[in-house]
Amino acid sequence: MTFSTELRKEADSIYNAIFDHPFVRGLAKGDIPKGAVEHYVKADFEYLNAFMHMYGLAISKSSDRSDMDFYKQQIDFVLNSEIHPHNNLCQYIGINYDDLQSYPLPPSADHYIKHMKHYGHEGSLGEILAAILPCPWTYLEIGERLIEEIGHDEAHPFYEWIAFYAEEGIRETTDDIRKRLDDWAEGASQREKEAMKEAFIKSSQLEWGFWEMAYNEESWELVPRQAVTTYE
Ligand SMILES: Cc1ncc(CN)c(N)n1
Repeated sequence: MTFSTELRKEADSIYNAIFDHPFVRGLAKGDIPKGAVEHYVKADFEYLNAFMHMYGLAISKSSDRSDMDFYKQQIDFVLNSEIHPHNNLCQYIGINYDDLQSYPLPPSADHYIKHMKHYGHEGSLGEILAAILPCPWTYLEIGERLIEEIGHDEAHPFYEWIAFYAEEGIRETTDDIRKRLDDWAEGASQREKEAMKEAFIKSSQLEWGFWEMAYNEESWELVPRQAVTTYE
């Protein structure tokens, strides 16, 4: 079994929790509270900026030009293509995409990007690959499942979003990052493999946390504690 297959198996319960998450189920049903969608787009715009920084950090740790070219192409993809699913969500809520940019990240999303950047600055290229892989992999699997569920129904309000992530290009990117991770793991020590596994599992969990953050419209505002029941 390849290292990435082993990691995916280990994270299976987290992936299943993502597929069952009410935001993801809402994408399938074509019905999500609009505030949650707005919250998602605001945070995801910033998340994808951080994700491009991760590719930049991967370039800084690469010595092979074809590797540098791969990460450069991924930046280009996020900049110029991954705006389409955001535009689909903006159409659904009737808000201009430009009005949802440059907002501070809510706590869970902030934690996710800082978790990735920790590996970006302190980790090896293998740890960077492990930390970024759940991003394309979870969305690919969501896309593939949802397109099966809704079929090629272009009238579905989230058809563009779903079709985008179910596309062959997303599988190619995921497989490419998996291959790079598997190659790296072959020469890695047990200790480094443990660090890669931790990076992957935590990123998978933080993917779930991102959906939860959006659905609950999580913010930094302090919520007063509920009155505590006292017993005599
Ligand atoms: C949080 C998150 N994770 C993954 C993806 C898919 N690139 C995304 N847009 N946002």
